[in-house]
This record gives sequence, structure tokens and C-alpha cells, in this order.
Amino acid sequence: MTDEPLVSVRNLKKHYPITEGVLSRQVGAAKAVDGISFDIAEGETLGLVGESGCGKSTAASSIIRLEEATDGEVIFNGGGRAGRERNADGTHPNDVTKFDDEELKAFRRDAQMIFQDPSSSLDPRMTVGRSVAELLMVHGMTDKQRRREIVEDLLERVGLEADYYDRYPHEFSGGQKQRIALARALVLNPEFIVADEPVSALDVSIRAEILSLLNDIQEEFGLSMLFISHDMSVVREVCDRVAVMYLGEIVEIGDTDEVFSNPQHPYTEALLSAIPRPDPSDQRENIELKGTVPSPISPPSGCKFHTRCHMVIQSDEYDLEQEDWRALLTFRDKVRAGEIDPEGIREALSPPDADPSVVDDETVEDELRMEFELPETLADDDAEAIVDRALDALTDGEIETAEDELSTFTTPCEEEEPEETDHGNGHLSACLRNKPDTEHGAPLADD
Ligand SMILES: Nc1ncnc2c1ncn2[C@@H]1O[C@H](COP(=O)(O)OP(=O)(O)OP(=O)(O)O)[C@@H](O)[C@H]1O
Repeated sequence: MTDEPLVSVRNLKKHYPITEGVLSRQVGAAKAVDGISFDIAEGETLGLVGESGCGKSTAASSIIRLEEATDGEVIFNGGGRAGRERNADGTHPNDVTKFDDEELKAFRRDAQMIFQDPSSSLDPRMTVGRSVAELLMVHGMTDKQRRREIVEDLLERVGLEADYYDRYPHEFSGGQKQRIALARALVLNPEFIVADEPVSALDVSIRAEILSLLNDIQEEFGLSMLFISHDMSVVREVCDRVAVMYLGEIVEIGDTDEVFSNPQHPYTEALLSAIPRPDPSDQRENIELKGTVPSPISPPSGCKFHTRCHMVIQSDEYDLEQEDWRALLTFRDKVRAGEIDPEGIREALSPPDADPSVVDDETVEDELRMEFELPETLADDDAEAIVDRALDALTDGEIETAEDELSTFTTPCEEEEPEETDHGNGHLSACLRNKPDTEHGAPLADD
């Protein structure tokens, strides 16, 4: 045993080319994973959490090399590779992204993946025992009886019965199939398992059982695990540490207890606030994450989370309630994106068969304020005057003027990319509010 991590991911990127036309000319890239770094120690489970579309599955398949990474390293120190130094040219002999066929074959034994849908790793025409045993055969175990014994033993260790060996996948429930998929992942005695949403397709009633099995197996086999989930409460059950991912980047990482009790990134805070709380006296604020994760083809500038962040930093020129500032920026962005249709609103508000012009501008403007959660009058006079002029321009059909007016509202979050802040004990976050000695001040919570 050494102190080096079993897995070290460094600045890993996976960009999918976006092509156009018959010549498939590349016109852009979807930056699904855009420079992530973390370590996983021997016997440790790291959770990778974030909403759908954050890049978790792409990260997983690039790490396990089901897909070729665009850039970065995945150093795997298992399989007898521990203690190796970098080569003279700076490359690492244990970099999975550069493994040749032979090294890759060995890596495929040492690192296994479990998927959300257990059926995907089971052939419906093959008995489950054979499905598991074939891996032993592929990796050179010729003794049929020995293979059967190993698989029967494994079936029992994942909570099934040895004589299930001869049954077919359709005879099992979802939870049982996930146990079989786990046996299949374990049969080659791997050191590293990547579990991509392993319980989210399962009935809520059996999720706890499978999570507890994963915990037991991980301990019994001394496995390192990358556990992917969109569900914070599931992550809390199984992970020693957690990495929070947003739009291809890791915005916060740390010990699970630390991240859950003292989140430092607004995105983490929002994800945590969505966990159902059975205790009604728990007064934590419920932070609604509006909209969906933006496209990685044209991600927002600066901090990628700024378009949805409830803590987005206010420009010094205004003094508004934080929620009004958020509402204002969302309104600005929607006007900019051409997603506001005042005439549609006028029409919707007019009585049936009446000419929409009976609905006056003020009513349309009030409706827009309501839709964007802008108060009747903003607390800051200057900001109010700008919004008022922008609304007038919108109802007059002068979209560009409205856009110009609203473009005076800016935030440092869209201009500056946040650097990592170290909160100690491996707890890192990337939010401008947490930058030491920053003029943006006010971190989320006191350390
Ligand atoms: N082959 C591809 N070509 C272009 N874009 C892709 C491709 N595969 C994934 N993406 C994009 O990359 C982003 C990340 O997708 P990914 O599936 O990794 O996210 P995720 O967090 O795992 O979400 P989910 O839980 O829904 O799978 C998404 O915006 C997705 O549309």
C-alpha cells in the first residue's frame, strides 16, 4: 500500500465536435467535460453529483476509456503499477488515456463499470451465470468448473442464490438484475469501479438495499469507487467525498460531511436544499434551481453557473434585494435571447374576440414584471428607471432599445472565471464570492 491515490484525474476534457454540412465541417464543440481534476484513494468512494446534462456520464466513460478523452490524464496506479515515476517527456506510464491495447486489456480487468440499467450488461439469451462467467473465460480461465464455482460464490455474496446461475435475466426483478450486474463487475477482482446512477432506475423501496450492498461490497473487496448520481441523498449514503459538477466543471469538492454541512458553492447549496426534509422544524431555505443546465456548445461566460445562481454578485452601482437582482438579470438574458413576446402577452390577456389593443401597455408591463418576478417598483431608483424604460421599449416593439437599456446591468460573475478557493482539508470551491481578499466579499458561509 502506498500513499499515492489509486486514480488521479487531471484536467480531463471531452469535447464533442459539432459539424455542419455535407463535408462535416467542424463549427464548434460541445464541451461536455471541460477540465476536471480529482483523486480517488484506495478503498475510497468519490461521488460525482450534478443535474442531468452536467457531464457526469461523459466524465465516467472518458475515465474508464469507453470514450477517448480530448485532453488531460487519468493516472491509474492499480494492477501492480504503483510507484511508477513520470517519463522524461512528462507523460505518465500509468495514464489510461495513452494505454496501448495490451495495457488497456489489463485495465479492463482492473476497472469495471456498473450502469443505471442493469439489463445493458446482461445478454437476454444467456443464463446470468454464463454472462458473469464469460468474463473469466475472456481473461484466460479455461477451467469450466472453477468458473462456475467462482460465479456461484459471487452470486451468494451479492445476496442471491448459487442456483440462480442457470436462470435467464427476464426471471429477475430490477434490483436482482443490479445485483447480478454487480457480480459481473466484481468477477475479475477489480480495484476500481465506476457506478453510473446504479440505483436511479430501481424502485425506491429497493434502493436502500442496493446502496447498502454496494457499501458492504466496497468494504469487503477494498474497492475504490467513482459513484455517479444526480441525487444528493444517495451520495450521502455511500460516498466518503463528493465532487459537484456543473456544465463540465467541478465547482466544489470535499469530504461528504463537510460539503453537506458547510457548502461553499451556491450550486451545491441549491442541490442540497432540494433534498426532502422529513423534519418540519428544519428551517433551511428551499432554493429553486430554475431552468435547465445550458448547452455545453455555448456555455455562459465567466462562472458558468451565473445564469441560474441565486447568489449572483450585484454590480456596485445598485442596491437591490438579492432575489430582485437575480430576477433582473434573468429578465435581461431573456430579452437578449429574443424570448420575450409582449404582443403575445397582449393577445393572451385580451378578452375572446376582442382586439388585443384593448389591453394597454401598463397591463402588459405588469404581466411581464409578474412573469419575471420583478417587484412593482425596484428598491433602487436608478435600476427602477432603467427597467421602466426597457419595459416601455418592449411594449413599443423596440426590442433593441430594451436590450440596450438592460445591458447596463452586469455582474462580475459573467466577466471573471472563478479560481479555486481552498477551505482546508481538501475542501475546494470555485465561486467568486469565496476568493480571498476579494472585493466581491460575502462568502456563502463562514468557515
Ligand atoms: N456524443 C455527443 N455529442 C455531442 N454532445 C454530447 C454527446 N454526448 C453527450 N453530449 C452532451 O454533453 C453534455 C453532458 O452529457 P452527459 O450525458 O455526460 O451528462 P450527465 O450529467 O451524465 O447527464 P445524464 O444524467 O442525463 O446522462 C450534455 O449537454 C450532452 O448533450
